[in-house]
Amino acid sequence: MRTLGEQPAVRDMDAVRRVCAAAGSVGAAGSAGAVGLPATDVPWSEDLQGRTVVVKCGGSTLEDPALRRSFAQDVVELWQAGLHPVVVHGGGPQISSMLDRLALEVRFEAGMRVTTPEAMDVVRMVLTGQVQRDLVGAINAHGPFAVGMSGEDAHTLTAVRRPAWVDGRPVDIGLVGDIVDVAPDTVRNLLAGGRIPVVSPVARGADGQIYNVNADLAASALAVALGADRLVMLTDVPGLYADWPRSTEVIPRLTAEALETLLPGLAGGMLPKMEGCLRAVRSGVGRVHVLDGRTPHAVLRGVLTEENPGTTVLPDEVPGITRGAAPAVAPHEEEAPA
Ligand SMILES: Nc1ncnc2c1ncn2[C@@H]1O[C@H](COP(=O)(O)OP(=O)(O)O)[C@@H](O)[C@H]1O
Ligand SMILES: CC(=O)N[C@@H](CCC(=O)OP(=O)(O)O)C(=O)O
Repeated sequence: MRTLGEQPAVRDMDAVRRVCAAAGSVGAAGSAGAVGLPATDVPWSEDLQGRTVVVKCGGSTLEDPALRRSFAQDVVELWQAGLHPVVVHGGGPQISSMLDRLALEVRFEAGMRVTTPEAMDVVRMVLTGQVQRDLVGAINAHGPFAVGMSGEDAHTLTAVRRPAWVDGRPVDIGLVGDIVDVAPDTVRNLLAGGRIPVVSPVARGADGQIYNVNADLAASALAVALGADRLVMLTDVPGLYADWPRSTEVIPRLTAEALETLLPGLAGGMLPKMEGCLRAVRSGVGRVHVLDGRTPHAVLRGVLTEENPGTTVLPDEVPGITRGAAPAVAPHEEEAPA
């Protein structure tokens, strides 16, 4: 068993086997995720040893206590298998419900919350004081692993005010920021100390303001700055629908160039999410998995099996993938969007 203070790259074969079994037990069809497969036969388990994986979990997943527990367990399993998980959490539904209770307006433009100064107080309170605390508690039910922090801490995330782009025009959405600088040392130090950082998507501005940052974009910027191997985006749908809301076909795999073509046609929360995916693979992250957070143990299946559920976004230059190719695997039918 890996213990706190050990070098994170230390390989723990028992932990790797447990991860294989857990991934297999939730229905992994890929060869690597099969139950009982000796870890020595699992090439990816070695490839990912010591690698950084940024996992973004949306507020919709974290609202459900059972899914929150399953997510927390997956993150600890990744850690025990020798990976370096970094968690960035959302909290959109939780913020909206608190705004409702306070009779403050809930409004989004192009997937971004219109954030007045009063709403910003609520965003900060709910993200760092409620959602982050609950998640840290769920992870620490397994041991003293998680340390919560805000993007404001130690200048980790610095943002500038950004508008939303609606029909090609900028629309002022208040105290919403786009990240322009990441200082990853605090996160790196926590990883080096054997901890699991849990980061809230709140950023400071060089102008002295505090900004509300979309959690997908925060995760993407952090993944790039950390030189992460993988970025995982957990959401409340099975993946990127090819023609939402008309169709329920999920695109299993696409390149950055193909995604860039699709991006202007996307709407709602999927727009910043896929913008974050594109930025990540264009800036050195090896691949991004967009996964259904409603599926128990989605993270283990996505990262540690070759099953590739959901949508995988790859850089343009990947051996075996044609540059700008249409989805490399035929889309598959999923249940209708809610
Ligand atoms: N092309 C698309 N494919 C899938 N979902 C889409 C698409 N376009 C818009 N959406 C919407 O985006 C939502 C996911 O984004 P969001 O609500 O921000 O999730 P999360 O809180 O998990 O980050 C889906 O529930 C769906 O309603
Ligand atoms: C600017 C902006 O929209 N910020 C988001 C931050 C939380 C978030 O992104 O949460 P999910 O991942 O659960 O959607 C918000 O206020 O809802």
